Amino acid sequence: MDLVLIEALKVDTVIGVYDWERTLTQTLVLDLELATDLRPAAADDDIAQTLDYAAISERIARFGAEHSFELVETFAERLVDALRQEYGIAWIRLTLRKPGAVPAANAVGVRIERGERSAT
Ligand SMILES: Nc1nc2c(c(=O)[nH]1)N=C([C@H](O)[C@@H](O)CO)CN2
Repeated sequence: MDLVLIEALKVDTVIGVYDWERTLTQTLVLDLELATDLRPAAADDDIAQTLDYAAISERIARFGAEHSFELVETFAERLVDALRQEYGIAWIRLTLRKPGAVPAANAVGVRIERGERSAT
């Protein structure tokens, strides 16, 4: 299975369950693995035949600006839903970290995988 990678993408958003968190923007850090067949794009050297990691990174930044969830779970699930629908991605693994949320930890967060992994 081929993958397009986006690592340590910083996304600003309003997120959190506590009252003080509803009044400010925090930065989440995302790692994404996006399954796609890279061979057609490589054969034709054509960005239109692959997942454009720059365009997807911009879409994720817009998603963060447009939403204000309480839970990181909700952010992760809704984002992956949107990306799968808009880009027709068969399988995604998203790791989302919320640095600073637990001072004793480097980061806390969630990891989800959605869709079917192809054998190739
Ligand atoms: N499983 C989760 N636990 C917690 C979350 C969350 O989104 N998912 N959020 C919080 C608070 O918002 C915290 O991040 C503030 O520091 C607590 N636990």
